[in-house]
Amino acid sequence: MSLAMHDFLFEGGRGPLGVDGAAAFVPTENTASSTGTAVAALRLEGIELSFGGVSALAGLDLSIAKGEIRAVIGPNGAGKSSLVNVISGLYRPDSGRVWLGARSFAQVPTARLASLGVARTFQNLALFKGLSVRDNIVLGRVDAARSTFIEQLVGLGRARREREDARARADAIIGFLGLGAVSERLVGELAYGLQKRVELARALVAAPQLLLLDEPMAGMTVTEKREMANFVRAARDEFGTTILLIEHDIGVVLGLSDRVAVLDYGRKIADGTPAEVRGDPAVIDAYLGAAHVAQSGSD
Ligand SMILES: Nc1ncnc2c1ncn2[C@@H]1O[C@H](COP(=O)(O)OP(=O)(O)OP(=O)(O)O)[C@@H](O)[C@H]1O
Repeated sequence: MSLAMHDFLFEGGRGPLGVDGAAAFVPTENTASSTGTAVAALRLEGIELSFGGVSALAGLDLSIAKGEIRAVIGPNGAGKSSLVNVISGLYRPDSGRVWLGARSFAQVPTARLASLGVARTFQNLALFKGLSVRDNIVLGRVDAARSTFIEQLVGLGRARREREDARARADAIIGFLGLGAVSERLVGELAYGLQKRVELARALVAAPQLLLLDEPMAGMTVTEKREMANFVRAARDEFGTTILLIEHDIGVVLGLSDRVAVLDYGRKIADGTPAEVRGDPAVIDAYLGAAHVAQSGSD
C-alpha cells in the first residue's frame, strides 16, 4: 500500500489516542513503560466487576502499547467477554478505571467510542444481513460521522462530504481485505468466514486506533483462520492499529500476538510473550492442561 493510501485511510497520530492528539489532553500518569514516557493505547486499572455473587473480573490490571497485538485468553467463564464489554462501555465496573490514551473513565461512554478512536467486532456477527457488503462497510464509517442528523437528512455540505468520504474509504478497505469480488453481494448470502471478514472491514473503515476483536476466528475453517490472522497482522503493520484480541484458538493466538494475558476466574494468572506464556506452569494448569487441550482440539 502506498503512503498516500495509508494517509488517506488512517489519520494515524491525529486522533484521541495518537501522539499528536495526546498533546491536546491534560498530562496524566498513564504510562506504559517503566521509563514513564510512553502512553499506553489502553490501560485497565484495578477493574472489579461482579454479577450477583459471581466475580467476573477481580482487580484486573492490563495495558496495551500502541501498535501492539495483545491477546487475552482463558477458559470459558474466565472474564474475557466481560473485559471487552468494560472497555467498550457496555458494562460499568464496580471499581477501577479504563484509560484510553490519556483519558480515563469510570465507565467508557459507548456512544463516543468511534470518536475516541475505538472500534470493535462482536462474538456473534452484528452485520445487516439484508444489505450489501459495501453498504455494511460504509455504515462503519457513518458511525464515526460528525455531521448532525439534520445535515444528514438534507444531505448537504458536511453530510455530503462525509458520505463521499465514507464511500471512498469503504472502497479502499474492500480492496485491502480482498472483498472486491463480493462487494455488491448481500452479506447474508456469504459464507460465515467471509462475513467475519466483512465485520473486520466495517471496524477498520472507521480508522480506529484501538480495535477490539472478540473471537474473530470463531467458527472458521483452518484456512479462513489463517487468512483472518494475516489480515489482522496486516492491519496492524499497515496502519499501526493497536489490537486487543480475544480468541479461543491457542495456535492462532500464540502465532499472532506480541503479548498474551491469561485470565482465570477474572484474575490475570500470566502475562508475557507467547513463548513465556506457553511455558508458564500456572497457565498449563489452568488452561493448557490436558482437559483444555482436548476440548479446544474438538472446536
Ligand atoms: N450479563 C451477565 N450476567 C450474569 N453473569 C455474567 C454476565 N456476563 C458474564 N457473567 C459471568 O461472569 C463470568 C465471566 O463471564 P465471561 O462471559 O466474561 O467469560 P468468558 O471468558 O468470555 O467466557 P467464554 O469463553 O465462555 O465466552 C462468568 O461466570 C459468567 O457467567
